[in-house]
Amino acid sequence: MSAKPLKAGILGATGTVGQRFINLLSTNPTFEIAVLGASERSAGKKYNDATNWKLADRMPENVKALTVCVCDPAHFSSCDVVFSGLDANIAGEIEKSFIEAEFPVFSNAKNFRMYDRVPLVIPLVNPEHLAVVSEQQKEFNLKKGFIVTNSNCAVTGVAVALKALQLKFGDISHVLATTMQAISGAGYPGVPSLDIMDNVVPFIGGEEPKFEAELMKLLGTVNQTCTGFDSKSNMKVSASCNRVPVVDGHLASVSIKFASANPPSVDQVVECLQNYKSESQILGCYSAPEIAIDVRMESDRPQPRLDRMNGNGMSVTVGRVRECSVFDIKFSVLAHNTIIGAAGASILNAEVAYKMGLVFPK
Ligand SMILES: NC(=O)C1=CN([C@@H]2O[C@H](COP(=O)(O)OP(=O)(O)OC[C@H]3O[C@@H](n4cnc5c(N)ncnc54)[C@H](OP(=O)(O)O)[C@@H]3O)[C@@H](O)[C@H]2O)C=CC1
Ligand SMILES: N[C@@H](CC(=O)OP(=O)(O)O)C(=O)O
Repeated sequence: MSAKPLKAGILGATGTVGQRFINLLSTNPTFEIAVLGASERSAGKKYNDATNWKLADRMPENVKALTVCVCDPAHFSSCDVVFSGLDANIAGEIEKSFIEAEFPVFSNAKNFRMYDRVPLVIPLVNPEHLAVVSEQQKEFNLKKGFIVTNSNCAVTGVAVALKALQLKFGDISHVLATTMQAISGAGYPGVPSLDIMDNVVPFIGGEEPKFEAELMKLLGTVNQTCTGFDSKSNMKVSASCNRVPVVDGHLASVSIKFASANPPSVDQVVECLQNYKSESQILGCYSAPEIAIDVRMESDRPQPRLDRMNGNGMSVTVGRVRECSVFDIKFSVLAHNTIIGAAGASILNAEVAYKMGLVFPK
């Protein structure tokens, strides 16, 4: 690692994910916050005045006086890397302009996730997919620029648990997942209080198809020519996504069937999840949690309020592992939607990319 941190720009710095980026990057030794971008509504204001800061930790002193700029690459020329927490309605065009201007972009937005040459990476699941970055650069004639996306936040915890099981016990043929998703997943101000208080909303627009398609890509492999990905398209996935009155932390109730005729026992599944280590942990990246999957044996865990900050929000928590009378195994899994489900995943992806030599100082 170089002595000097890489200069980081943040697109969508004022939003829910943007605030997490600021919070996490302010103590990260690999990156130094250099430029903050948001909409024209915020541009020209000091970050402190432009932002409705919603995190329990205080706004870091060193960003308060930074002037927010519009998301034009010209303002980010000092940056070695750009993180995006942009609203998906405008992320596509803006992120494209940054890639074309030769910035490495690590994005949370959905726009490019399913593109052939774009790695969709959860750092606790498939950092090896970053190998396709060079093919992306070749195709678009880029030297330093590229885009890596992280996944939909509801699928994150499920993908981590299933990757561990797939590595050890082979393919999973069927997945049924019912999510209970936090309000912060919808950004700020998000779901009106009169809709979500004393209530559960059994619909999140566009969420279920994203969950299903992204899980297949995440659990897939880089193809033989290293030009794209072989998705697990034979895996049958059905997601039911619900909004619940929780501030942070997406919980999912998951039932799975293995392709093998000899599926593992509950004890074997627990042991496998407990021992799982991802490449980002083995590489010793700063933001990688010590434990990828914390398996709780109590009958009533995981719970969002108690377990979402596990591993500083970078670990996922699994509990209630038991036999399923329809498929093989069922369990609950929790992941912090704005940390390992969003900003934390992007940052750890960038740390892995840095170790791989894909990101470097100017
Ligand atoms: N919240 C979550 O748990 C997760 C979110 N995501 C994805 O991350 C992205 C950000 O989500 P979230 O932080 O929740 O959203 P927010 O609505 O809280 O924040 C959106 C950000 O985009 C900026 N923005 C809006 N319009 C423009 C524009 N025209 N030009 C430049 N910037 C603009 C806003 O700036 P301004 O303040 O100036 O309006 C703000 O900084 C989305 O794509 C979302 O789908 C992914 C995983 C999880
Ligand atoms: N839709 C998710 C958060 C999100 O923004 O997901 P995506 O980036 O896949 O649109 C939620 O509401 O909890």
